[in-house]
Amino acid sequence: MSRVSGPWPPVDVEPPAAHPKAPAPGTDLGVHYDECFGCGDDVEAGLHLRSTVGEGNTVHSKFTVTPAHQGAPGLAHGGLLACAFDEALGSAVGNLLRRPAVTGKLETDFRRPVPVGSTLYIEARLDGTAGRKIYVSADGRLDAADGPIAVSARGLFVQVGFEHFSTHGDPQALDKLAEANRKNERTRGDEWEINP
Ligand SMILES: CCCCC/C=C\C/C=C\C/C=C\C/C=C\CCCC(=O)SCCNC(=O)CCNC(=O)[C@H](O)C(C)(C)COP(=O)(O)OP(=O)(O)OC[C@H]1O[C@@H](n2cnc3c(N)ncnc32)[C@H](O)[C@@H]1OP(=O)(O)O
Repeated sequence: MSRVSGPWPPVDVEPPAAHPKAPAPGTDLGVHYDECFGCGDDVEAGLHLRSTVGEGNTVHSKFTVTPAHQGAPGLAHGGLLACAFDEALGSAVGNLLRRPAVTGKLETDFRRPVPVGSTLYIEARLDGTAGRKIYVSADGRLDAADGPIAVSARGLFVQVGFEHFSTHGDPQALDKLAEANRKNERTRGDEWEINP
């Protein structure tokens, strides 16, 4: 079976246009939700991904593999690596485009084993948009920003209305998140993020 699964993006796209209020390159993006498995501080065994805006429609994320993330002894579980890429790609979509969106499709290419104790340096980039469809891709390098690529991913995010989260999720938790965002210096005024 070929490693390459067709052209990317798979459809004609518009070039990505960052939102005028997108955070500038160098901005530390912090945690988007304390209970998020990908980045939240309240999830002890979570991935604790940390992300910063890069140049040219990219987000740079770091994720250190701990014993809580093992599949085989001493090695990261592939599903958790996929989770790290979901988070990194979602962060690029949410922060650079500022459009509420969910993952529709996520493809991962595991090229090298990722040992416990190693850090993945993930660069996620916006590849283009087609209506509600947002195409993104990422590479994760081992232990340095210029290390060997261990995992690559590409994904389709689909823009949704805020009712997606209030209808299918936990409206009380959304209210709490809105309150926390109002108190956060960086996200204050970003009512779009969670308030329908
Ligand atoms: C998640 C937080 C975002 C909240 C925003 C707030 C703040 C943002 C700020 C920062 C965010 C920072 C970090 C974010 C971190 C992590 C992100 C994690 C994201 C996730 O982990 S999120 C959970 C997993 N995710 C789901 O839980 C989705 C379940 N699912 C659905 O809810 C529906 O399935 C939906 C909505 C996807 C589509 O449903 P729908 O009815 O609205 O639209 P429809 O089906 O018509 O699709 C429209 C067009 O997309 C094409 N399309 C759809 N799916 C496709 C596929 N798989 N392959 C190829 N094409 C596909 C169709 O073919 C059509 O294309 P066309 O228009 O050309 O016909």
